[in-house]
Amino acid sequence: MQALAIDIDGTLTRADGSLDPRVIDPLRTWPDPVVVATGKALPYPVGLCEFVGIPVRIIAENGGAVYLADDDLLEFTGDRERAQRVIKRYTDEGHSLGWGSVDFVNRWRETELAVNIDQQLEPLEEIATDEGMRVFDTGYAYHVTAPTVDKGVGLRTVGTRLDIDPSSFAVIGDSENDAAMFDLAGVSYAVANGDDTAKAAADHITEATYADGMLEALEALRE
Ligand SMILES: O=C(O)COP(=O)(O)O
Ligand SMILES: [Mg+2]
Repeated sequence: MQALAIDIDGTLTRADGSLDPRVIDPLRTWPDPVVVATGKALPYPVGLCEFVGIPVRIIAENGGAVYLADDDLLEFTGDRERAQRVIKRYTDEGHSLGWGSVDFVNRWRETELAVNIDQQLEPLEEIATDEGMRVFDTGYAYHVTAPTVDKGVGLRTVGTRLDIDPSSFAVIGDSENDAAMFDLAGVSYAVANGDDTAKAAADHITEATYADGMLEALEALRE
């Protein structure tokens, strides 16, 4: 079998965003390294790995943060200042990040910023482009991210440190922020609930959605 790089939201979860407990044992028993690759801020996937009971191997913030606990690697890239400039212009125009007064989505973010998908995307994209940044729509948030950063860049960093070529990874995900990993992977699966970009970039599209799709992909990888 192969090393895994696996997305969280939309892939390890149910449709309501909660973790599907059926993914826990398969991740714990997977015989090759498992890397959790997410747009979320670093503390979330660290907690996930610890509570699931797998080694803490993480690509977070869409590749802006890479953390391999056993290999003493914690690396940040991206451009937080430029992301902040985008958000300041966006809020100066009267828009909001959309997380309310306590913003735990961005509180521990080091390299980018995320806006609630219930906020206006078009003005955010216009400002981001003008500032030389890009916006990932993950279906869960709009991420203002440096164009030099994506989960594929993160996978290269992880692969170098673990001495596993990215083309030796199997990758499973659901959204446009996973496509750069799909392009590098040996084999890639978009779950059936995935967006058009993910489905176009993936080698395979599962029949099942969300965690059922992830479990289906793992079954196919075991064959
Ligand atoms: O945080 C998000 O917006 C999505 O996170 P994901 O990359 O784990 O799907
Ligand atoms: Mg996702």
